[in-house]
Amino acid sequence: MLWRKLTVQLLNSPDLASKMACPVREKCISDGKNFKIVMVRHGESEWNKLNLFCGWYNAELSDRGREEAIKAGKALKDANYKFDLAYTSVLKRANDTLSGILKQLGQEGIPITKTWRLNERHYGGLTGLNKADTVAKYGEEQVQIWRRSFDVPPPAITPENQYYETILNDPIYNEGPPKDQFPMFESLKLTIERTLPFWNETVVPQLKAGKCILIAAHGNSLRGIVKHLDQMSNEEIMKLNLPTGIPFVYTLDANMKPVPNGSMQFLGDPETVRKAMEEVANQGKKK
Ligand SMILES: O=C(O)[C@@H](COP(=O)(O)O)OP(=O)(O)O
Repeated sequence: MLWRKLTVQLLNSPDLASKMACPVREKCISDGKNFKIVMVRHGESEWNKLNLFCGWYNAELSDRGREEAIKAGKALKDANYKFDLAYTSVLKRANDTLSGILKQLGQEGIPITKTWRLNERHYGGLTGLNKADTVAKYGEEQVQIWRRSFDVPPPAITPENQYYETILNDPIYNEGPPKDQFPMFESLKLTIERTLPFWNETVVPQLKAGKCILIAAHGNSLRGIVKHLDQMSNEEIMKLNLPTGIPFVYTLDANMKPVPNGSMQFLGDPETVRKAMEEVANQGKKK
């Protein structure tokens, strides 16, 4: 479908970017036929700033990340969004982005559900490594496969990794996943396998009940949801890099499929969105 192609071609085409990234100036309300949902990748984290593979490590937002959250909140306020509830991962960078946005909106009191199912994909043995150094060691092609392929996982994290114990014993994982199912690595496919049940069993019923929902999550957990919604192929999803801190809106029909032009409408100016996507793609290139 054309709109699906537009999504994956966006990076290389400022014209397409301007079509897709037009600001949405309407309230997030269900008209009984269509349903809107807003999603946002967290603002820049300290580890994004240092260009480190982060995954399930609980990195803080950087100053720029906090500013991105404020800007996202202002954009949603300008567009008159009033949320009923929000979902986020158990990771601080997504939680703090959500808080920053809701503060700007004056909507801090809405119910917030945190779940590990919206976490970033587990980057396994790459956790803590510098992305550009990893390119220098293994080559751009291999790093691109680890970062963007659908079903090739990174190597497993082992006790030798300095973040192994910190992640495994982090109290944020007390509520799940169970220790015997705790991931040691995740491909995008594996990430989707634990994110989609949450989408289908928790998010979709609330959407259908007419709730206005905000999800603050991560580059790859959101890529999984986008792949599902836009029915993107395993090849198409490889080209999608989500920018930090720029909210995007989906307008879905009764079957939870995007209506025409209802796919990934960014609340940001097209050139900023294009540059921010390019910046993420470039993290996997040589220094
Ligand atoms: O884990 C990480 O390093 C980044 C994504 O990295 P890439 O897949 O873009 O390399 O996750 P996020 O910052 O969204 O939590």
